[in-house]
Amino acid sequence: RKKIILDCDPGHDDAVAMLLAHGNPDIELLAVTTVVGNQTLEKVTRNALSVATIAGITGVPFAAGCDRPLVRTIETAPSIHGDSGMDGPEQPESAIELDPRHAVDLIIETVMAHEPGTVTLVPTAGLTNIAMAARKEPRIVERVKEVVLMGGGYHVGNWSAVAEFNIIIDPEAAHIVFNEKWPVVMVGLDLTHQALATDEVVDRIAKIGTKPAKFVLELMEFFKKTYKDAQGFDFPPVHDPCAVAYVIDPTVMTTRKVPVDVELQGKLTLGMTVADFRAPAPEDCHTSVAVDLDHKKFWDLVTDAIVRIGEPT
Ligand SMILES: Nc1ccc([C@@H]2N[C@H](CO)[C@@H](O)[C@H]2O)cc1
Ligand SMILES: [Ca+2]
Repeated sequence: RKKIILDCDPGHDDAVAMLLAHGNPDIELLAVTTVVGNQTLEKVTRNALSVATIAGITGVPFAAGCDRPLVRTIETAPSIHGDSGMDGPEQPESAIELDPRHAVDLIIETVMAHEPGTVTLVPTAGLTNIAMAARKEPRIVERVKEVVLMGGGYHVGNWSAVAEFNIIIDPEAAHIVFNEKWPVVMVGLDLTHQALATDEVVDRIAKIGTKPAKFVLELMEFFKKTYKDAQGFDFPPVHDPCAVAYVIDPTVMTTRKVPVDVELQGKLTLGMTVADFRAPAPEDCHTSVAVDLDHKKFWDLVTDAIVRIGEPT
């Protein structure tokens, strides 16, 4: 099984990423950590525990992390995720206790406790926790198998003309993560805008008929409305589970090895993930970007995971 740490900011699509990681038999979810992003740390952490309750995730440590970016001020996304950060479904009270450790310490301790090259970091939010972990314990950089992150875009932006939300809310953290020497797979908007929750997909989820499936339907209903109002999409792109899907089965998408770096100076380009496709990637290039999604294979993974979760409560 593939061991992962999911660092997230639930978030409608983060919630689906959690369900996919929990429901898929090839994934061992070692820890879930939260970070400020779609909403405040307190809200996204509450949301993560709600999802754990609905999905019946037990025996997995959940820890809260940084409540603001490294340098800049907090910017949340209520226009897409609502005031709670996961508007739409009723939110169950959660009985799950948070791990007392800071997320950065849980990430470090988890990576250092497992064999080198066996733990994959899957950030689906701003990269503040990941950057802090690499600075606090530099040994995790060579020990982590790879960082498979939802964020960025080599030709697409959504929070500015050229920058994606997870990167631009903490560009300094992103710069750190992309410049450490661990392998980074950037599952950016170029890819995730293909992961549309179409009517056909929603119908498939509806047919599952369980409470977790109903929860996902209510998430998608809200996400569809805000994505239409805020970005003019007919169907919402479910970004975050794409990163988990890649860890499960890398053939679910194509990737290209290419140097990527994060813009920190630009007035118009702050937070842009700049991919240099001009020449063949150098041998020691440690970054790659996701290009084409196998839509059917992806949604098969997601619906299969929801089916496997069954009716935990
Ligand atoms: N408009 C918008 C803003 C933020 C997000 C969140 N950030 C990433 C996509 O930009 C995902 O992780 C998602 O949770 C999605 C849409
Ligand atoms: Ca997210």
